[in-house]
Amino acid sequence: MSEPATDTPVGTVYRLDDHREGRGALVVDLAKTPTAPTAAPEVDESPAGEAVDRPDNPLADWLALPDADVLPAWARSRASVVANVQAFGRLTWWHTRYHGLRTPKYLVKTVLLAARGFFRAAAGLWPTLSAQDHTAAVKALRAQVKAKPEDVDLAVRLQMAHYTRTQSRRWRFGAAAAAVTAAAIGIILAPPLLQVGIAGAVVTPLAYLGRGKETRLLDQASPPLRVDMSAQQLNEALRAAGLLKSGSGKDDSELPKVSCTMGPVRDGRGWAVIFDMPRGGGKTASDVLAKREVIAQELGVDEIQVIMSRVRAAKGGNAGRVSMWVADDDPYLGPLNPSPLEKAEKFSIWDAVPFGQDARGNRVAVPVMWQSMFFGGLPRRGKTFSQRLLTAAGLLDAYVRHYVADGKGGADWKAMKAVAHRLVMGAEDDAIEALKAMLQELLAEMERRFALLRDLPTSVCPEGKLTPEIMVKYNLPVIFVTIDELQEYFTAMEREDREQVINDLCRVARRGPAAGFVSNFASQRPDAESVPPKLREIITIRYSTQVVDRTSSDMVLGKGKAAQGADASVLSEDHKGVGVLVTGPASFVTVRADYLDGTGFAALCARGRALREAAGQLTGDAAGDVTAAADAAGLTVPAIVSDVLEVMRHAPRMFTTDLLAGLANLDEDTYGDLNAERLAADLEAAGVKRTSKQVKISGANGAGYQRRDIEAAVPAEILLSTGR
Ligand SMILES: Nc1ncnc2c1ncn2[C@@H]1O[C@H](COP(=O)(O)OP(=O)(O)OP(=O)(O)O)[C@@H](O)[C@H]1O
Repeated sequence: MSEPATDTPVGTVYRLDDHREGRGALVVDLAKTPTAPTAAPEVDESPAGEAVDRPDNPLADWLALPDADVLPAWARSRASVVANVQAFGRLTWWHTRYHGLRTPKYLVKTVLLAARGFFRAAAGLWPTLSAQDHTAAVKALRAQVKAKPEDVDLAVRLQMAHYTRTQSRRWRFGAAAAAVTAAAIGIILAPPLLQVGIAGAVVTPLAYLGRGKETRLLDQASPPLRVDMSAQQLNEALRAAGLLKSGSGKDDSELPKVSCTMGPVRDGRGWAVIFDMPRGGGKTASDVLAKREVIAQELGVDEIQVIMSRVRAAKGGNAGRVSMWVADDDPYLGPLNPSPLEKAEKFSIWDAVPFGQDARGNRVAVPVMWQSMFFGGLPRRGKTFSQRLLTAAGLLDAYVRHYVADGKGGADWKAMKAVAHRLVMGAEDDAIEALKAMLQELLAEMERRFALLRDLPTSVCPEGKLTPEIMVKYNLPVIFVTIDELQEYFTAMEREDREQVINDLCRVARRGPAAGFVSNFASQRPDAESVPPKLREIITIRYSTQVVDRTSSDMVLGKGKAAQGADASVLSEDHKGVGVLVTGPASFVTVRADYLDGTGFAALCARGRALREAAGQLTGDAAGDVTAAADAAGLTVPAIVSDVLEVMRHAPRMFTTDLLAGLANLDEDTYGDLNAERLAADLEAAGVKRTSKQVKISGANGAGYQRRDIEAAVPAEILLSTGR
């Protein structure tokens, strides 16, 4: 079921009807693979007279096999049978407790009804007991005697009739009294169990007799949704949401209802149902998806628990068919999912990258080749962690060349220095220059590649695109461009620079894929400045962690997405690493991303460096980075030296004040209170010899450091290995 207004990601087997098949991985299939050519229609060689479906066969309709599952939805897999039997058990137990608690109330109610029944029975029997059949005769004779008092015969007949009535009454009352007394004695003398039986046998028909038109002996039990879900609840919720017509005063049976083609049945940790909106109501499946919040409220759950999607024609659906799964509780909380990449030795970037899992535990993998990605959301919700998963996959493929820029220049991407061909940290002036230079380098490489691909024969390059073979043969590794905290660059730049950078990013994202460029961008603030719509619209995969409202969600995921149900504002602060993944115009799914922390990521970077060294693919900044080389060689460079080099990555000289600010940004805990004197002392203790204490930058003189002085403190063998 595709998530929320969710439309199932293109090509995804969204497992709303997982009970049919075993659960499997869900690959967000962005590159629509051409469908296999359809086989030529088979010629029916069987004798024409035997074909049951021949049009002239009068029994054709009758003999036609219905195209429906033989087994009911709940019985189609072992897991489903178990889940549904358990659900039935839970429901029975719930009813037992519910009605058990109310038994005293039911008993009192029964006795009261029985009392009313007794009076009704007595009133009904009264004409018989009081021998009213004889009263009429007595009355008639009395009238005649009154008219003819002298008629002795009449007087005698009246006397006789009166006598007969009195006798009759005596007999009838006597018999009734005897029956009641006998029953009472019987009850008193009978063993206790029989007493209960007799009392039941007496009270039950009396209570039945005493019931009124609206009388209900048992309370109406409505179990919570996690115990039971019925089609009636669904209809009521849809009616309340204005998706089904309601008619005041009309009987329930006269109102239009959805027709459930499956369920509700128990499926995993929730209820699954597939239903069709009734024709004539003018409401579509998309209308249902857009009302997720109201439906959830009517069902008494949080909208995060309601996972809906359309069922498209390819899966036997239509414009009114909705697949819905209502989870028992928040499906995106619980233990972390460790990333499978953490244990992987290698990975081919041409394969879909394991990314996370959806509400029902289906694995979600994202193919990144030919794609561009954008991550957005509020701070501290797991945006960078999720974005890093895709870059991390590229670490394990030696034929991926990483270009990385982190506008905050913090610890998140620091480990990439071991691998990245270019690594830009921070958004200070020198870093902005480095970013601009990186983009120029990327654009030049892109044009070089296009020229090269154009010249290749069609037999080698049939689609004008990079292939795994061309990649190796012509040494054209996939280029992975990761930029985090884009907003830092945009806010730090002048308008003209910003326009230029946005245009360059657009070119990389739009034209780059064919040349083997994968863009992976992230920004924090969901406003037009931080997420330029022009760039966002080019991006093919968007992921948003929690944002404050639907407008912000649309800023990241695309205009109108929230109305379709792809709304990251329904997520809460607890949803770390959970986001809405939009993979196409009508495809999205809410995913809980796998967890890969900084240590795990650093280990992958180290593995990536070793892989590249072995494949001769360690290039650019990573090849010349002394601290990364020292790490790889198992040598320790004093932390202060390595961190100062990190901060001075883009600058041959730096004023002490800027250096202190950069160090604090890199590691607030360690360097937050550092001052110029202590910095100088620490560096001196680490072996740094300053050739001068003053530096000149852009014509201004001031206290500062030269990078080459710091590098000189690194062990000689490392400097040698990096070619210095
Ligand atoms: N997939 C995940 N599963 C569980 N927890 C996660 C996941 N991803 C991130 N987290 C938690 O969320 C915290 C914040 O993550 P992250 O640094 O990626 O946030 P962010 O949105 O990038 O924040 P900022 O914009 O401030 O950099 C992490 O420290 C981690 O504890």
